[in-house]
Amino acid sequence: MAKTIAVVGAGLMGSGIAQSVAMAKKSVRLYDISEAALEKGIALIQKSLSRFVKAGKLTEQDAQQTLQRIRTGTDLQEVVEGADVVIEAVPEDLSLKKDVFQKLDRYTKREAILATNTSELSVTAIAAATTRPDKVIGMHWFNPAPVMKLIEIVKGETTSEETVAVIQQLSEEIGKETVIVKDRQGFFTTRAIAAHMIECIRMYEEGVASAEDIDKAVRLGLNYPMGPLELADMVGLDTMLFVSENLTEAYGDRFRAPQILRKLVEAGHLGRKTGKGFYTYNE
Ligand SMILES: CCCCCCC[C@H](O)CC(=O)SCCNC(=O)CCNC(=O)[C@H](O)C(C)(C)COP(=O)([O-])OP(=O)([O-])OC[C@H]1O[C@@H](n2cnc3c(N)ncnc32)[C@H](O)[C@@H]1OP(=O)([O-])[O-]
Ligand SMILES: NC(=O)c1ccc[n+]([C@@H]2O[C@H](COP(=O)([O-])OP(=O)(O)OC[C@H]3O[C@@H](n4cnc5c(N)ncnc54)[C@H](O)[C@@H]3O)[C@@H](O)[C@H]2O)c1
Repeated sequence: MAKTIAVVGAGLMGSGIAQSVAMAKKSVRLYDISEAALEKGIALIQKSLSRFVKAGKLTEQDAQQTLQRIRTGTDLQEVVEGADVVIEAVPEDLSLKKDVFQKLDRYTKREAILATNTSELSVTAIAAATTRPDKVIGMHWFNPAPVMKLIEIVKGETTSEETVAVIQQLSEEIGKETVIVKDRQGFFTTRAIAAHMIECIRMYEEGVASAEDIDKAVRLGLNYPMGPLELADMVGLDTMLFVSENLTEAYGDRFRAPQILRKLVEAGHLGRKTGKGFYTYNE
């Protein structure tokens, strides 16, 4: 059984993953490259925990204990060395992920499992950067991680059945459902949602309807919980662009990023996390 979990990257997803694991009463070590990034991550966790408390799903004491189970640090080796499972959630860039996995391979015990939260990159290529490709796996979470019910488990070409079983059990202990998919660019869920979101952004760019009406149409007419533009702002437009570029390389033009997405990213408007994307936020 995986007891101690390390999470590498304390951004939108890493913070939510650390919180979800700590809510399941496991010890969590959380790494990021700076104290400032860690502080941001902890602030996101506090905000989310207080939503659970407000909704009566968690007591104030549970929330405090959850926070206490998360230890942060900026020394990667120190953070990951005792971990049974490491979950990586750094930006969606294959060379960065390979570099991080090479370090994780050096710093963790031999039996530790190394999981990536990549949205669509090759788990097999990330595994090949290590000396334990059988212990590398995709553990794809959904945003917001503490609320969404699914984990998409991605079995790389070299991932062992034992590794799949450990991650399946860990996901269950955290209270998530799982699906197991092949390691193909975009897996199942990212390829499916990207097709929808990119086409909706394209229609926004063509002026087919306003942002508000596109989101309203999808929420009320198609019964999705969120419209595609508000969801893109929640996911992060930088992540959207990385994903779109990688899917385009794999599958061609149907995933090509609309100009408006590229321009917003170039302007530093990355969605909710910067206060502006398709919409403006004052949070
Ligand atoms: C081109 C490339 C595209 C792909 C990009 C990459 C994709 C990526 O890899 C995968 C993804 O994530 S894909 C994206 C996948 N994600 C999606 O598709 C998300 C789609 N959206 C949704 O599912 C819903 O809108 C939400 C669940 C976000 C909010 O629910 P809502 O009904 O609209 O709003 P509500 O009434 O406010 O909240 C409801 C309840 O949830 C609670 N709560 C919320 N946030 C919380 C938090 N952070 N903490 C704690 N709690 C939180 C809240 O307290 C409330 O509890 P109550 O007890 O019922 O009062
Ligand atoms: N945003 C989403 O909705 C979503 C959902 C599922 C999966 N993902 C995937 O999760 C991963 C992270 O996405 P995010 O949205 O949390 O991004 P983010 O930009 O919010 O967070 C990334 C974090 O990684 C840190 N970081 C940068 N370089 C690092 C390094 N070398 N070592 C450790 N940390 C480093 C940054 O400081 C930042 O805190 C990506 O692979 C993304 O595709 C994102």
